Formats: sequence, structure tokens, C-alpha cells
Amino acid sequence: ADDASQKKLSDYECTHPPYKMHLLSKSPLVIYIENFVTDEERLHLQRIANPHSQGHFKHSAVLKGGNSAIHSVRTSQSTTVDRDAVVRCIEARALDFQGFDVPESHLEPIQLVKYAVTERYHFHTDWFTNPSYATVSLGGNRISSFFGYVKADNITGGGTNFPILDAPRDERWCKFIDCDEEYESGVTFRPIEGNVVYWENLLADGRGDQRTLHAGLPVVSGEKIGMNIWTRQMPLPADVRGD
Ligand SMILES: O=C(O)CCC(=O)C(=O)O
Ligand SMILES: [Fe+2]
Repeated sequence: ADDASQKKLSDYECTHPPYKMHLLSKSPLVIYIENFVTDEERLHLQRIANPHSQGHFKHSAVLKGGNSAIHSVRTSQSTTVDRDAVVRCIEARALDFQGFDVPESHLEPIQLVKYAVTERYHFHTDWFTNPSYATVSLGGNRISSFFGYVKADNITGGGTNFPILDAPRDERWCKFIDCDEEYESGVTFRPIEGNVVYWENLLADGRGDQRTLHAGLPVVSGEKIGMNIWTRQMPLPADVRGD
């Protein structure tokens, strides 16, 4: 099976799916994107995250600390994935989406996050609140985030809640956000495979935007695998990029 998937990878050609965007908020900028990650890519990510089915997921974050406005408690497990042709294709899409002129060197390695039943990620911001994590030599702060759903079949719970965002009123949003949530609870995105939420983390002056506070709500049943693609203000050190 490994040979088969290796062979398939050597014939692989990067093509981008016709994803569909919906503007959720102009300030902070939040864009919901349907079908940003294809089924083939999702299955590939699940496979490379679990090379020996034991999993490479760890309870410690890659860059831990500093990125918490309130709590950084995360019971989920995270891992980065090797930059193979499929991963590069997703990276290229994330760069193109941001207007073509973000250099590849500003992208952190794609991070996958896995949640079993009851696991969650408490309220936090993706931008580092501790300036020592966001120095020029470390690539500065995280200008933007893509959070996508790589695996979420038969899941209950596990939405992504942004408590400070205003919930949109049009019913067509109810496909993507939990419309049973109280208006005061902000916006909770449903975990829907292939879709991603994109947002900008920093204000125009470079300070972190508190309104991007969010949490991964506890998974009630099923398993969830999410994907983070973070873009920095400046190039990352080569060893962090893994080049
Ligand atoms: O799991 C989620 O819904 C959100 C995860 C998240 O915010 C993160 O990994 O930074
Ligand atoms: Fe986050």
C-alpha cells in the first residue's frame, strides 16, 4: 500500500479545486471557504499524519506558549507534516489566496490537530501575546490563519467558536455556522470536511486583534482532525520551515 501511494505521489500534479468564498466579517477580516481542501488531499493528510497508524501526534504544541490571550490549555494533540508534493500544493493555494505576494518563507509548516471525544482547545489567539515569540529573527507574528477540517465525519461537537464576532443573520449561513447558538456566543463554525476559515490576526499597526479570540469546542462524539496554516510577517528561520 505504501508503494502504491508513493507511486501515485510521483504522478501527482497540483491542481486547485474551485473553492467558494463567503465574507463573514470585514473587521477583523474573516472569510469562510468551502472546498478549499479536496477529499484526496484530506485523505493524504490523514495518512501522512499516521505513518505507522500509531500516530505522530503529540500533546505538546510546536511553538508553545505566548499565543494565549486567556488560556492556552489544549487537550488535543498536534503534529506537523512533511512537505511533500500534496502539502506543497495546499501551501501554494494558501499563498495565492493571500494575494500572490506572500513569500513561501513566511509560511509555518502545516500543523494538524487531532481531537478525541472530550478533547478541546480553550480560548486563545493564534497571534503571540508574548513578544519574545514574535521577534524579527523568529519571523515576527502570525498575520493570518487558515483553520480547516481534515476529518470530521460523524462528529458531534467540535465546532470552532469566535465569541467576539457578530453572528450573521442570513439563514444560508446555518449550513456552516451553528444557528442554535445564543447571539451572545458569537460565531461557531461547524466542523465540515474540506472547508476552512481564514482570518487576519493583526491590526493595521501590527498589534494583535483581540477580536480573533477563538476556541476548538469539545468533541462530543467522533474524531476531529483540523489543519492550521499560519503566515508570519517575516521569513521564518530555515530550521523552523524545515527547508
Ligand atoms: O479546533 C478548532 O476548532 C480550533 C483549533 C485552533 O484554534 C488552533 O489549533 O489554533
Ligand atoms: Fe487557533
